[in-house]
Amino acid sequence: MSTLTPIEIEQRLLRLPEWDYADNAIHAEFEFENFKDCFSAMSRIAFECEALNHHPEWTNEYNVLKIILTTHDAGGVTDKDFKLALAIEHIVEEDED
Ligand SMILES: C[C@H](O)[C@H](O)[C@H]1CNC2=NC(N)=NC(=O)C2=N1
Repeated sequence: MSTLTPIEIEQRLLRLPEWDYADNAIHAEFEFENFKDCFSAMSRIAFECEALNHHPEWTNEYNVLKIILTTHDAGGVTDKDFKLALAIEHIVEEDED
């Protein structure tokens, strides 16, 4: 899978306002009510990662989850990263309801 150009990345990011592009990856930070809600979302995201065979670099500090997505095999951002970012958005949005 080939990497996307910065223009293509910025275009795709218009649909993902929580995410931004830096250091050859897309980044997002999500704040939850508490640790439990954050970890619960991480658990559901983990199953999505396995289904897509695409895994983030992520950190959790109490109720905050920071996610970095890039495609190691391609050496940059690809559609795989956006596919997972979209799935993450849906999971996080479910929590907000
Ligand atoms: C061998 C290869 O690294 C793996 O098949 C998959 C696993 N998950 C992955 N996740 C991410 N973010 N990038 C990859 O290139 C990637 N590759």
